[in-house]
Amino acid sequence: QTKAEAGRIQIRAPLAEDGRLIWKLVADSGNLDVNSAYCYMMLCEYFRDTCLVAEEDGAIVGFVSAFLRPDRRDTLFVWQIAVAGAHRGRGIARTLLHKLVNGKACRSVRTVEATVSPSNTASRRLFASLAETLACAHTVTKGFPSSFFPQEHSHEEEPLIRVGPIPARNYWRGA
Ligand SMILES: CC(=O)NCC[C@H](N)C(=O)O
Repeated sequence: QTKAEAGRIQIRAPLAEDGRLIWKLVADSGNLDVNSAYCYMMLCEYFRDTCLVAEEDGAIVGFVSAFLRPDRRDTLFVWQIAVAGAHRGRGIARTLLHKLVNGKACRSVRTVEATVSPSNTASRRLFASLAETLACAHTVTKGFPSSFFPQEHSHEEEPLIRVGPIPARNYWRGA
């Protein structure tokens, strides 16, 4: 990734009015479950501290949604990571994920979880790389099997990926 390329991408917290553009980004991505535009507005409004958008020249080219598990505040569940097709391979997903995990909202986080289908190889690699960067384990367990999804709309299995426990030296170091 050249400096110029890196320079053009801006990362920011999302706003409710970004919801419809995020909805379009996910719909166009082709490898994620498209939630309602309303769902993306809700994420941008009520889960803003653990969501980020990546912009280039004013256009949204990437998005990550996540939340701190209500039952385990030391665990961040990453719901979706989406990058526009034309912008893949520039490290945008990695930048979004690392900025999120290193952000103030995640200072209590010791484990990062996500479900990623086997065909989403880029996302599988992304979480393996996060485990390497954070010098911690990376496990894959059952998650949501295909049988949990409606027969009318078959869906790949969604194995649960767990990165952690994050060693103390790699905890949040922000201001
Ligand atoms: C990390 C990630 O993008 N997971 C996707 C889960 C699921 N298939 C969805 O698209 O929400």
